[in-house]
Amino acid sequence: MLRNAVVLGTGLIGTSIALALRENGVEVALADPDPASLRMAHELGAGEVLGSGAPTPPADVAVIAAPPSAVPTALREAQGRGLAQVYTDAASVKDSVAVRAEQHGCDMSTYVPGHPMGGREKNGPSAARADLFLGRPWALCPTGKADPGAVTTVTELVRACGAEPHMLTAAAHDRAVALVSHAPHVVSSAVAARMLTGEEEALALAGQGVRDVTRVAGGDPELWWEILRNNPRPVAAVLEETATDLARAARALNAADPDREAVWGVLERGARGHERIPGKHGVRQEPEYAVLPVVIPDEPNALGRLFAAVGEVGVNVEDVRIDHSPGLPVGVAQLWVLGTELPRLSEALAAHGWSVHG
Ligand SMILES: NC(=O)C1=CN([C@@H]2O[C@H](COP(=O)(O)OP(=O)(O)OC[C@H]3O[C@@H](n4cnc5c(N)ncnc54)[C@H](O)[C@@H]3O)[C@@H](O)[C@H]2O)C=CC1
Ligand SMILES: O=C(O)C(=O)Cc1ccc(O)cc1
Repeated sequence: MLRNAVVLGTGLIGTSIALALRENGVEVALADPDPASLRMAHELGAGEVLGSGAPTPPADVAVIAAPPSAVPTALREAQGRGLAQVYTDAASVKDSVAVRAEQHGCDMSTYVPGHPMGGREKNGPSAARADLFLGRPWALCPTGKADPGAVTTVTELVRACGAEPHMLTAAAHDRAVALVSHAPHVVSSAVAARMLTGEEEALALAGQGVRDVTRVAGGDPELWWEILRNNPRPVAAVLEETATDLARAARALNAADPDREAVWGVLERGARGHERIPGKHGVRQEPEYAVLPVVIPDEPNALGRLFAAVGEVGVNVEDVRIDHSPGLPVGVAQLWVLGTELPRLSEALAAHGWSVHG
């Protein structure tokens, strides 16, 4: 059983790991070169600031959740300070990070490269969630030099975050994520980039489909450039094959008599490819959230009154979005709550006079 951990890098991933570990009773110490990120992670309950208490013996495990290029130096420094007995990282690319770690003189016997396959298109600790990795795969790519005990400890860390460990080599990992994460990100960005050319009235018709296809394009371009430049060939191979499909479909549609087979082939293979993606048949154990829209009058402290009413009911609001058209006397607050809690909250708010729509 893990007793304590150090998390270096308190952005989206580091803070989410820390929150998940804390929920499992693991003591967590946090560090980040950005004081604002560190303070927010601490205030969110992700752990104590590293070095703020009495000196402690090495933790069971340290997780480096920094951008890929920062991992080798951060690992060498952490090992030099003896922060933990075992080390892992969360970088989205594995081969180049592990190779550079070895070149930097890191101790490869205590280091098990890792990559949680849960994330969001927002970065920083404010987007962190304790359940980000629930039921998700988490790649572990131990090099031949890793101690078996280190692999066991990092496997425990993955399970403590509610994720499923998948063992594979760093090279196999990089090819796999080129297909299921890195190339899809670029394709999503390319589709989203088209929106820059659309008129306002075209964008006003956007439905859920285009939102689904472009969601990940909202990710941090700086981080994604780092990811892509560290996995260039495997990503390029997938992008070239995708581009061939797109070019074939465009050519066929441009023909005087559009070629059904050429277009249909992409659609039909797409439908079969979609079926092969695991998790869409209920494998994911992520809690089911439901959205409760509540109409809020445009007047001082309307939101304050709404949240006070929600607080009295005792339902935890997981997320909130406020849609408000300037000039309209009302707006809509969308409250994300556990699906099982929705009827109770809806009834109680309606009884308090709120206009609920769920
Ligand atoms: N964003 C996502 O959805 C996912 C990201 N990852 C990987 O996780 C890592 C972290 O990404 P995010 O949390 O999304 O980024 P983020 O931008 O939210 O957080 C990164 C944090 O690392 C800190 N940092 C920079 N240099 C550092 C150093 N030398 N030592 C310690 N901390 C340092 C930054 O100040 C920042 O707070 C990256 O390697 C990324 O590839 C993995 C899975 C999903
Ligand atoms: O937003 C999502 O759904 C993701 O899948 C995010 C993600 C981004 C980067 C990774 O290395 C892994 C996962």
